[in-house]
Amino acid sequence: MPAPGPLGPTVPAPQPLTPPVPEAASAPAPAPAAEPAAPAAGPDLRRILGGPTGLGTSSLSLARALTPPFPDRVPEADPAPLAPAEGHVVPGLYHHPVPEPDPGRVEEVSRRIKRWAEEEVQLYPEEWEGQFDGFSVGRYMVACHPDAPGVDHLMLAARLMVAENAVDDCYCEDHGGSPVGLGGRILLAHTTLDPLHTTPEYTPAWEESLVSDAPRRAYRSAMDYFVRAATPSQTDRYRHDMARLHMGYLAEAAWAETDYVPEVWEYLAMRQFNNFRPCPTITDTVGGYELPADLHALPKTQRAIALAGNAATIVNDLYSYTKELDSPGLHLNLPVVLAKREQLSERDAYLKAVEVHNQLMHAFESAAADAAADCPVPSVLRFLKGVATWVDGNHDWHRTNTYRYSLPDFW
Ligand SMILES: CC(C)=CCC/C(C)=C(\C)COP(=O)(O)OP(=O)(O)O
Ligand SMILES: [Mg+2]
Repeated sequence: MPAPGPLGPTVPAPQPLTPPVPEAASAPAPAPAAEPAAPAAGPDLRRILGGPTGLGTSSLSLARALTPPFPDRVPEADPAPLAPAEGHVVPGLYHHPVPEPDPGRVEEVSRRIKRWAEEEVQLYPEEWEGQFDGFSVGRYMVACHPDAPGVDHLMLAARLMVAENAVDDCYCEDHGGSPVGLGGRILLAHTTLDPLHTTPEYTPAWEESLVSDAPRRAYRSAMDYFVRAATPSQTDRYRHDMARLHMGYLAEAAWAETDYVPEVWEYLAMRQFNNFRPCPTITDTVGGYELPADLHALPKTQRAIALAGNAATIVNDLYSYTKELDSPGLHLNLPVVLAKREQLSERDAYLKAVEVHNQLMHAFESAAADAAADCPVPSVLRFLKGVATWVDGNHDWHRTNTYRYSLPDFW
């Protein structure tokens, strides 16, 4: 039962990060799940399908280059394998398949995140339950964080992921969102993460606002849990990444209000902020260790993080392309911007977006290898490996989430 707290009745009691589910003895890492064959690629795709070429490019796969000083996999709660998930890889997309996520963990995270959403933050009306289930956040987080010590750690990531999507859907997009007035709404929601420090006269009104809508209840609660598990510098890192994200939402909204179609580089700049970055950068908190702030701040670490976030976010543009074509108005994504700004057919623009993604992935892998070589301390190596694993898990979630995404008919 959540304990009443200083900010209202839904503040959960402090939770020690000890898993409530028993975890069985260590099991060997399963082989990556077989991916259903993608549709055959036409001649236009040969260059993309070729992958990285040239002297030394075989070492660019960070997934293979970094052998971490810790196990890749954690013990399984239930050895029964899940049926391999469905979904096609975008033809020509440079990616790394991931092992099938631990089914025991997926089930437990799915159960607990639904209870949190419904009972602790009253996230959605009954009619949105199917969409919540279809989002498959349990599978997503378990695939992205295989080194989490237990389910409590996975829940830190799962709550934030759900809250981030609730704010995006309800403030910005198709669940009541709008670009009009977004700046004010987002700033006030941001105070759930970065609290207002003000005079006693004005504090109660702010406190009431924190529970006044579902996105704010979700942000506030998810952040409460996170703050209790993270160090102050990890918390500050997360706040900074969320401020970046919110700035990206505002640029996207400003362009939507004036029907401005950005140049391709401008779009890529906006998407570097309206980006998955806050998810991979908590990999150390979810893994139960800390990348020290001064090592996180190193320019080479920062470059690797930015490229990882950008590659992961363009993956979203590719897999959500048909969903976004069907949404009202012009929804910007990389293929749409390329088509408009470079006068390409829809198909050629999509194929070029695949190529941009692949270049970002290769740039990430070489930036991460560079950062690792420059500062080969265990926390840096583990963090970079965690970011790379998150990128791979994110791709796998997009590929397998056929409830949410489908590929265009270009091949
Ligand atoms: C989880 C997180 C930090 C999300 C913030 C931004 C976001 C929702 C994305 C990067 C995903 O992009 P998009 O808004 O296009 O999502 P869908 O295509 O609707 O799944
Ligand atoms: Mg999208």
